[in-house]
Amino acid sequence: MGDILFIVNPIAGGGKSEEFVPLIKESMEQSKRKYKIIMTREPKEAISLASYASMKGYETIVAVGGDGTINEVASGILSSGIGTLGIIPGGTGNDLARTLNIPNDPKKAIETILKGNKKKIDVGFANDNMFLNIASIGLDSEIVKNTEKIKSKIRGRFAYMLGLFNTLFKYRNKKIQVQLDNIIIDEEIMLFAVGNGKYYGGGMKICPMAIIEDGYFHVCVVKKAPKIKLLLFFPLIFKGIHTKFKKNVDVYKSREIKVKTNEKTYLNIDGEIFEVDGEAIFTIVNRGIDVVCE
Ligand SMILES: Nc1ncnc2c1ncn2[C@@H]1O[C@H](COP(=O)(O)OP(=O)(O)OP(=O)(O)O)[C@@H](O)[C@H]1O
Repeated sequence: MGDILFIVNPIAGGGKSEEFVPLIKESMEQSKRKYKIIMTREPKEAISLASYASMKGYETIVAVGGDGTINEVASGILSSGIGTLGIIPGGTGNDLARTLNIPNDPKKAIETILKGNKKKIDVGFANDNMFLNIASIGLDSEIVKNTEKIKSKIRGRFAYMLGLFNTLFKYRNKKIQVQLDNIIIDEEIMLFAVGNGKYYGGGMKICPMAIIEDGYFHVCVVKKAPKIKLLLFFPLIFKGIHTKFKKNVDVYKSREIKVKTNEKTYLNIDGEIFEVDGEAIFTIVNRGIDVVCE
């Protein structure tokens, strides 16, 4: 059995991940497996740490954090081409772990790592940026972008509420042209989500039909609608039943996706915001990375 490296993001989940360190040490000492724990010191460091570790021969590299940390560790593993991704959910949202049924309880998540059952999952790319969970354009990415700005002035949950209502009030629908494998969409949209995983935003089941190893993106398009209707609609997304409202929501599956917009817009990739000027291209690598799962 190979060595395990735990990469801990001490700020993920508001410090939750760091609190798991004593438990990880205790469980690993009992297991007699060889391991090491490293804390990240800055954003993106997990990429180089994971890449170095996989070249050094660590069999499993565990992201202890949220979806951002998982994305970085997976990028590092993919850049060197060897190694298995492990996950101990320690972030705020933990949405990829939810899709993969990885236990939220850290003790159980460590047991899962030690059992070592592996599964290959798909890897998505949006304009060359890797993602394992969801990429999206529209209302949600603008909420994330605006909340980032607000968070620099106001702390806590109030910042998120302010970000949500402020954006919803100002938001203008986006005109986009989308080319899927066998259909073209030309539409004013509220939201366009490309799912490898099912959930984002801390449990919103935006792409309920997504299967993380099927080689397809599952797309959810929320079409232009009155804002009051969207507010009523919002709770349905947590259950994934918004897709039943065919008048407002369309779903598709596709291996490749090209999105054109007439204006500069934001792309949300596993919770991180990028600017898109004109075009976003989404491609998928079927079963491109090994992950330790239940
Ligand atoms: N030592 C560090 N100091 C500051 N930021 C860090 C550090 N290490 C990693 N980061 C950054 O922290 C960000 C947030 O991490 P992550 O997404 O894992 O947690 P989260 O936002 O609490 O969880 P989730 O995405 O599941 O809601 C990432 O963008 C990552 O680059």
